[in-house]
Amino acid sequence: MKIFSAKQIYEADKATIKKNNISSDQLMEGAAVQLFNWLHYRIQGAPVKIHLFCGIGNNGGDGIALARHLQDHGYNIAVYVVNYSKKRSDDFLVNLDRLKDRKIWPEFLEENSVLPEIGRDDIIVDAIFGIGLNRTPDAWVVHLFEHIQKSEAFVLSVDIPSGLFTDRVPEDEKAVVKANHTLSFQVPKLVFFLPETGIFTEQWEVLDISLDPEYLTNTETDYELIGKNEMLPVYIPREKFSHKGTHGHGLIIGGSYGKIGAVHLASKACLQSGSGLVTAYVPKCGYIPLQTNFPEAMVLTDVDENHITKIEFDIDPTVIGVGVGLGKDKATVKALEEFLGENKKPLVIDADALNLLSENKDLLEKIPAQSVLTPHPKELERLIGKWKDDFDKLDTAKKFSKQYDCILVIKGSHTITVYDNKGYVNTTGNPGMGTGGTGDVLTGMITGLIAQGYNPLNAAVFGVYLHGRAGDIAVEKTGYQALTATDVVANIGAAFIDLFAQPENRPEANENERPQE
Ligand SMILES: NC(=O)C1=CN([C@@H]2O[C@H](COP(=O)(O)OP(=O)(O)OC[C@H]3O[C@@H](n4cnc5c(N)ncnc54)[C@H](O)[C@@H]3O)[C@@H](O)[C@H]2O)[C@@H](O)CC1
Ligand SMILES: [K+]
Repeated sequence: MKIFSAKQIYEADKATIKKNNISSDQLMEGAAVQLFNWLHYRIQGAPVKIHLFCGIGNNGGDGIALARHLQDHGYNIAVYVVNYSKKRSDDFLVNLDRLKDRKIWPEFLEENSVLPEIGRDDIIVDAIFGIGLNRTPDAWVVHLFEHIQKSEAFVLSVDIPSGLFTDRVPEDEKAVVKANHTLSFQVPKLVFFLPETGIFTEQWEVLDISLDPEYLTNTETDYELIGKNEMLPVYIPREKFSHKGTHGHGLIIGGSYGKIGAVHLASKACLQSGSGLVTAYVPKCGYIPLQTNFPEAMVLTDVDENHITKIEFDIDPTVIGVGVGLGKDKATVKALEEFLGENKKPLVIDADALNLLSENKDLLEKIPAQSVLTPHPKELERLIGKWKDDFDKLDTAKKFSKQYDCILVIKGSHTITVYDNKGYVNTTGNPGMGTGGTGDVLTGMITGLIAQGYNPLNAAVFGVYLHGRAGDIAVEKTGYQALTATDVVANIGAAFIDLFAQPENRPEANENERPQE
């Protein structure tokens, strides 16, 4: 699913209005009907009090139009206009009149207004600011946000939590409404997925408001949300007459005394992701554990017992995953430096190998084009330098990726893979995966995918998706606390199978119908 910028969403609105020959008011009405259906389906006419806080722009217009539908269906509502500006939008005014026609008089909130009482079992609809926010809200509006927060009532934000910008991080956390649920029109917003801005909504959902499909299809976006639908076309089916020789050979280089497990996890993940063969290149101390516990792997050893000191092999791998469990021994760093300076094979680079690149940027010029780098936040900082905020991080990462022609996998709650000016935002994975070894598994999986013929970008994006999905399937049995990297490896197969599973029959499938009169 594409992630559009605010500018593009406004363009999509315009394109829809023009093409369907409708008014902007009709578009707003369609959006309000979707909002109503969503709420009505869930609360089913219950007499719960619904407080609608509406701004004076189109986000407020959505809230006012929703209030009318709620009133028509007998809901217990209170409507407030948050009067933060004199510049009311036309569609807001049209809807305000329609409300007044029904004899509903909203309460106008100004700087010194007494704020309404809100019970903790009430529902709040936050339609104060939408994507049109262009500066931090005034202090009294922020005070209202805090009042909403203190009530502990359920907060449903329309389109975006009010106070959240679409393209920068808010200066003050208090100047943003914290939503329990956000109903985003047509498309998700990038801010839902970044650590500094994703915290303002617990859940988000897209409401289809029938924006022009042609505009949505033909417009390129800087970011894409990656789920099953995006990954199915990437999947390469197995051919009947293929064999281990055609599925590639992944080589995993890594390990040091006490960290052989990292290589075990990565090479097993490489094989389970579909590589025809896997070889592990480890110090001598890794030989027996690997051969004993992982018979499918071939093992090559360094001359040294405990560390890698020279990277030399006489096999011809398709791709090399390097760095897991490597350590920082001087001899290892030197061996790695020599290896990276000479190697021509496609690379997946992780952990200590990334740190070496950070300290020795010349080597970055030497790695093959489209090498995949998989840093966690600290490793990323060492690699690309400090960033001001999440948006700056993405911009800096894009520049870095361009400068060195490499694919950057920025690991996090929503891992974002960056390449060629574009970001691919992952949707799978869970907090149980924040445990030792899951990063090694990811390195192995991406290596395994490249081995069997995925191009490095597809391998990175697909690998991240499958890795998270394997973790999601595993956590259903283990729970968050007990999940281990081994469980993730064990469920890679299930993650592949899940790609082709039919979606469950959810009753919500009908939720987008028009309201019953
Ligand atoms: N245009 C359309 O056809 C549709 C728009 N929709 C809604 O329209 C919203 C965007 O509406 P708007 O562009 O009117 O903008 P908003 O409703 O987000 O903001 C209202 C206006 O307030 C002003 N403003 C911004 N920051 C301010 C601040 N800190 N203090 C005081 N005033 C400030 C701006 O001039 C802005 O236009 C979307 O988020 C969505 O909810 C939906 O109705 C779907 C259709
Ligand atoms: K809002």
